[in-house]
Amino acid sequence: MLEPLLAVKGLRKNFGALKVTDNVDLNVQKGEIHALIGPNGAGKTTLIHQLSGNLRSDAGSVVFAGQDITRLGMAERVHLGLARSFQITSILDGFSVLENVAMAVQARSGSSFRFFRDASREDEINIQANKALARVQLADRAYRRAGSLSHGEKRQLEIAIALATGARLLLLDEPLAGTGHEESAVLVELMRSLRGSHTLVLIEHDMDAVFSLADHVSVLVYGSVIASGEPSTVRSHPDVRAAYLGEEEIA
Ligand SMILES: Nc1ncnc2c1ncn2[C@@H]1O[C@H](COP(=O)(O)OP(=O)(O)OP(=O)(O)O)[C@@H](O)[C@H]1O
Repeated sequence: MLEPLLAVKGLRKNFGALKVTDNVDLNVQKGEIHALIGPNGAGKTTLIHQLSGNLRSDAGSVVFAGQDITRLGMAERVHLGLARSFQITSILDGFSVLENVAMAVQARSGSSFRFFRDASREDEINIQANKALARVQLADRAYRRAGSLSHGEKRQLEIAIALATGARLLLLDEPLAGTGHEESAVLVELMRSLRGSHTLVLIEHDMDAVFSLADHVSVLVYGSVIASGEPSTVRSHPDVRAAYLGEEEIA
């Protein structure tokens, strides 16, 4: 068995007396699409926050690419290549699509926001930003105002921004939420195109998308992983079926 890119052991988060995640073990292999599913309130978003460094864990460890990152904050994790795709609210509507991505490239290169003083630096930043945009099929929107993009395109832009930070592993919290049928198909194709070159961990409620996309599915119920494995095995697991009774269709 290969060393996992992300190895989570015994992770826990309490909110007061409530154990929101409890003793979570998770292994994510390099290049895979790993879906986290579970009923509402199971602790999925909390777990993603613990992985991104947005929330400090009360117990357990997180190892990324062989390095213990449990005590590192979000910026340090991003620097190592573990990034959460930020919600649409972090897109700056008044800036162009290209500028939004260029800012992520610039942040990665470690400089402050002294905008484009050096022309060759500006070229290099824009080359990298355009590459990320091409990767998410938004190259033709580069000079549009980000605020004018459709909802689905904004989701593509979020992914471009995460890629521009140099992320090897992307954490995606419900990337398909609020998208229409066509937008969702574009995003599913985009995620599929990242498989192999990048590693994706996603929370998703759209079970058709999960089972058509994921290489590995982990099921969280009341903060604990009750099943983890290949989609077909997980889908037929009796505990998973029981957990989903009265919830989303998992048939
Ligand atoms: N900051 C907080 N303080 C107190 N309780 C919280 C906090 N954040 C989340 N919770 C509680 O933790 C539980 C798990 O929430 P979380 O959002 O992680 O679940 P989820 O699986 O992502 O749910 P959903 O699928 O509905 O988005 C819920 O009961 C929620 O009310």
